[in-house]
Amino acid sequence: MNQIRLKALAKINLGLDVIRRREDGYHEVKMIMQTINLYDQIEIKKTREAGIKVKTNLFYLPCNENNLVYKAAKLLMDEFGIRDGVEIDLKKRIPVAAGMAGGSSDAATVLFGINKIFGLKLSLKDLMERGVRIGADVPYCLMRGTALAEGIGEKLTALKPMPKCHVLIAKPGISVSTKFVYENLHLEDVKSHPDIDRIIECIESGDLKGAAGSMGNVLEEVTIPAYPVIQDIKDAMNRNGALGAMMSGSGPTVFGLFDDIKLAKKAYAEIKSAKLAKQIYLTSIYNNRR
Ligand SMILES: C[C@](O)(CO)[C@H](O)COP(=O)(O)OP(=O)(O)OC[C@H]1O[C@@H](n2ccc(N)nc2=O)[C@H](O)[C@@H]1O
Ligand SMILES: Nc1ncnc2c1ncn2[C@@H]1O[C@H](COP(=O)(O)OP(=O)(O)OP(=O)(O)O)[C@@H](O)[C@H]1O
Repeated sequence: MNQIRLKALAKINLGLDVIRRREDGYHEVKMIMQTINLYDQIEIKKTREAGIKVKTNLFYLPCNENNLVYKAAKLLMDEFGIRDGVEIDLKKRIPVAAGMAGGSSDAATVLFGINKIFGLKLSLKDLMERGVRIGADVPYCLMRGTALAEGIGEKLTALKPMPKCHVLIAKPGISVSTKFVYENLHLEDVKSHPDIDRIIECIESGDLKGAAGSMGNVLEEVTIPAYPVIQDIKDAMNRNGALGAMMSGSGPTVFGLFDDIKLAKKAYAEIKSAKLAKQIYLTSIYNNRR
């Protein structure tokens, strides 16, 4: 096999709780992860010439070792002493620095693709163990579907698939650094923690309304005061009949879950005409595992 084309899918967090800060600055979390049908397209080609070349449609993304696709390719190519080179073409659609694991999913996809085209025969578990060195969300992006994530996000338990629904994604025209948000989280001041076990119960019993109504994300307490437009977008979704609307990850993207496509389209139109978001997508839940 000389080349491969793959989709790198985005995630949302249906619940995100932070349990404690660790000595190394990372945080222990308890989150419900969900893959959605919004993706970057990645093409990987083997080349005779050694080295890793990265091309992307977004001029402001790095094409050197600072791109997570480069890091992922290098990690496996160094370990296995691969002498050929690769060309990676990355077409981004997932909003960047948005809380949707765009970079992590790209890295996961490249680990998966390099393993395939060079016949390295690594298992998904092997890839996950390597992936966490690139980012806490990478192991989950390898797994996909509905999952409970603990530890720093790498301890994964597969859950029953989240019931299907429409997912409205709206990212305001600001970028938020994940590091900034975790650093500014003061756990002692957190007003309310989401009930992650309750969300799991609802998902396991196929109760979409219950799951959507129980969603919560402690990181909102850092990101929303810094960027109040996030609350404006949540309000617009809720006014238009969302079963639940919440910030994904460290933000600033907001997603809303809808069982009625007409209401989702109405929310879309209102957010667009009020110019609350720079990127808006109407998409759906994705439940296939790798
Ligand atoms: C916010 C989430 O996206 C929710 O899924 C993740 O927790 C973040 O995952 P990620 O972006 O893959 O995280 P990394 O790239 O490993 O780390 C970025 C920064 O976030 C902070 N970080 C990340 C994960 C975690 N469990 N605790 C942390 O404190 C660290 O300061 C780190 O410097
Ligand atoms: N392939 C990539 N795609 C997007 N960003 C990348 C990539 N490689 C490196 N980066 C850098 O990483 C930063 C954050 O990227 P990303 O889009 O993954 O954040 P995120 O959506 O907040 O991720 P998470 O939900 O995991 O916190 C960007 O500012 C960008 O410069």
